[in-house]
Amino acid sequence: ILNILHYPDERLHKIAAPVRQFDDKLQQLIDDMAETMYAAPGIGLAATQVDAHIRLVVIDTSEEKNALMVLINPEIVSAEGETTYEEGCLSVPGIYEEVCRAEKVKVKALDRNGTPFELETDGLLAICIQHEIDHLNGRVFIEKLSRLKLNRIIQKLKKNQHKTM
Ligand SMILES: O=C(O)C[C@@H](Cc1ccccc1)[C@H](O)SCc1ccccc1
Ligand SMILES: [Zn+2]
Repeated sequence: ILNILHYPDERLHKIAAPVRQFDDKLQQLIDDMAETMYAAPGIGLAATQVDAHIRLVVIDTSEEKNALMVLINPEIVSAEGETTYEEGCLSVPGIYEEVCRAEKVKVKALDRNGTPFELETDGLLAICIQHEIDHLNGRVFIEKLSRLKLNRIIQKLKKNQHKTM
């Protein structure tokens, strides 16, 4: 199980670098991230959140938790529509806020063997993919909110810091 960085940790703002080497180290990180995500529990996890600044995301929105998706160097090639969802984030425990995102996305990525694939989706999976790619670009969902809301959240997080979340 890997340690998940908690906001406001400056490392959450680092921009992740493209993956170039498909070696055993990468495979181990993918397995460790999947284990960490399932244990959280969560439906997505970006490498940035475990202080590994490479463009790698794991996602599993299945009910049975047996459909792990690995997206390496993911790119949104097209997006359409608008949808809002009350999002949470494993790096911002206990905070849930309405966020507006594209409803449908077409994503290009490499799988864990480096094979390119394309995915067109909507619903929770589309929201999760956008949320995770934001992490790779150093963006945390609460920073999309107004300054007033963000400041209130930071105060709340500071108060909760002593409590084991
Ligand atoms: O921090 C993360 O990236 C994990 C996020 C992924 C996510 C956030 C908002 C909407 C969709 C996905 C979540 O904390 S995983 C927890 C969760 C579980 C079910 C539905 C929404 C969030
Ligand atoms: Zn998150």
